[in-house]
Amino acid sequence: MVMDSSFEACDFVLFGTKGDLSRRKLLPSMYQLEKAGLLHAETTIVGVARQTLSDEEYVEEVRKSLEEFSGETICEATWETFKARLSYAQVDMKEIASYSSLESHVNPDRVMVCYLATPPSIYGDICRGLHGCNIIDSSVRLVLEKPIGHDLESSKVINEQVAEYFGESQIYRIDHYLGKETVLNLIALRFANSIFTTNWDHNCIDHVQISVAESVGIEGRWGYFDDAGQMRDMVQNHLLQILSLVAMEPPANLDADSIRDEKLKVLKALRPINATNVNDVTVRGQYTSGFVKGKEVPGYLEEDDANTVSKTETFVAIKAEIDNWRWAGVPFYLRTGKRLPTKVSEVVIYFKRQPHNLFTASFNDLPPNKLVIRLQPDEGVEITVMNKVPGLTSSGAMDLQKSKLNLSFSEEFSDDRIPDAYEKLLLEVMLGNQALFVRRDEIEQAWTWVDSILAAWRNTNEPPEPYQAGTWGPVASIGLLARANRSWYESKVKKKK
Ligand SMILES: NC(=O)C1=CN([C@@H]2O[C@H](COP(=O)(O)OP(=O)(O)OC[C@H]3O[C@@H](n4cnc5c(N)ncnc54)[C@H](OP(=O)(O)O)[C@@H]3O)[C@@H](O)[C@H]2O)C=CC1
Ligand SMILES: O=C1O[C@H](COP(=O)(O)O)[C@@H](O)[C@H](O)[C@H]1O
Repeated sequence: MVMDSSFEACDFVLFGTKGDLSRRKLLPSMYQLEKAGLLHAETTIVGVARQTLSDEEYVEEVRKSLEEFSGETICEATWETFKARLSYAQVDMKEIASYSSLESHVNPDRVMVCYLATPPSIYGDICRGLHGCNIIDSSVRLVLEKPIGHDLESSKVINEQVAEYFGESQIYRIDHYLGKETVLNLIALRFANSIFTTNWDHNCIDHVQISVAESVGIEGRWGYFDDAGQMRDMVQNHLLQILSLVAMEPPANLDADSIRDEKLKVLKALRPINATNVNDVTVRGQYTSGFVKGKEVPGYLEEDDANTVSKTETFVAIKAEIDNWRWAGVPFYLRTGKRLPTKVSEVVIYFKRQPHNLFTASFNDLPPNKLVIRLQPDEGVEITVMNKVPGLTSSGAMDLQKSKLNLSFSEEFSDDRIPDAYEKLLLEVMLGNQALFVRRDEIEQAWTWVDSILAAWRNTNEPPEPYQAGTWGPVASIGLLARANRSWYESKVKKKK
């Protein structure tokens, strides 16, 4: 494989290497990059945690993580190269003095990537520790996991702590949805195809739906989730990032700041939701017991470690409006929830109806075109069009039928494995490209919009509406669209063969 000149060797330092994210996602993703020949020959991987561990023991642990989470049989040749990169440094991340153990693992003449897969509450300590052992210079890159804060104020505190030691050009804030192939494809779809570029506004589009449905519950993470809720866990980051990519103006180029500037403008144009309109444009739900994929599951308040009075939402639906020239009068309906019937994420663009019906069918029988962008699973793009049914009729009338133009990634690109989002993001950090990472002002703007909704919900003091696990959320979510004679797109999940 020929490496680009920007493909430098680095010391990749993984803080929190024994944690869930590192074991389940980050180490397997680094291994996949190794397998694909996308790690520079001299790149090293330094695992950091507070336990005492020899390098050999660490290598054993990494092997176990790969066996458990890579989803495939380990390729021994790849493993031999990969394991030679690994070493372990013991650091108590709250103790400045203990950071000196890192010094022998990193080379000051090379790029150092510090990935903080730890609770955000210790990001400030880690930055101070790195500074204390004199390891920070302009070539150090810092990767921060979500959530950056719990609201605008706390996110500012974390961002300030980090900004004391790192410039914005060194900071890579992860939103793993930005590493998903199909989310990236939104940019290609919109700006590489003139049929979409010229029809992408209020003149042609009636409304947009963005659904991110999960069939899982809270997976033993009560402590974290009950404090966050679906709004902070999914809307503040993933859904607003998808919305920004769908709605943004064409960036001048694909540079990080050109894209991020345009996304920020969309976030700034979101119409505020507050006590005056929250009941009209939002729905909150919390799942009760039910059946998901034929299996009986407990309600949110019956999950392990649950308290029985929680008002935390596990489902959110919002009618969002973007107050700018392009999107005037075009609602963006957002919907996300846990314990829905299936895991599916999609963006559906509903185009406007034809102004006049030439055909025999009544006006309502001539449905508008729809563009369905399937983010996951069964990744692909589908357009519904009206088509003449071939053949002769005694009346001479033209019979129409709704048909689909369907691009399925698995059929079109059948030889290509779709990489995990983290593989893409880790590669981009090592390449030094910030385009797929979220800038501080974007995060803070997203919090501003979300905080106002959360405050309005708190004000009402009403509990979220119950919905049975295995259904598409509270009935009110259907009402949110029905009031405007619309309905949610019915996801059809293709069964795996
Ligand atoms: N897990 C996931 O799927 C996702 C996680 N995230 C984010 O990623 C980050 C990590 O999450 P996750 O892996 O689940 O969390 P875990 O609790 O599983 O792991 C965190 C790691 O940080 C270590 N740590 C905490 N405090 C210290 C300290 N003072 N000194 C040394 N090590 C310390 C812990 O060490 P020890 O084992 O010794 O306690 C642990 O290994 C969080 O910010 C989370 O919000 C984001 C999206 C998804
Ligand atoms: O960030 C998060 O995302 C996952 C969903 O991610 P996906 O890639 O599986 O769609 C969600 O389950 C989790 O609660 C949230 O923290």
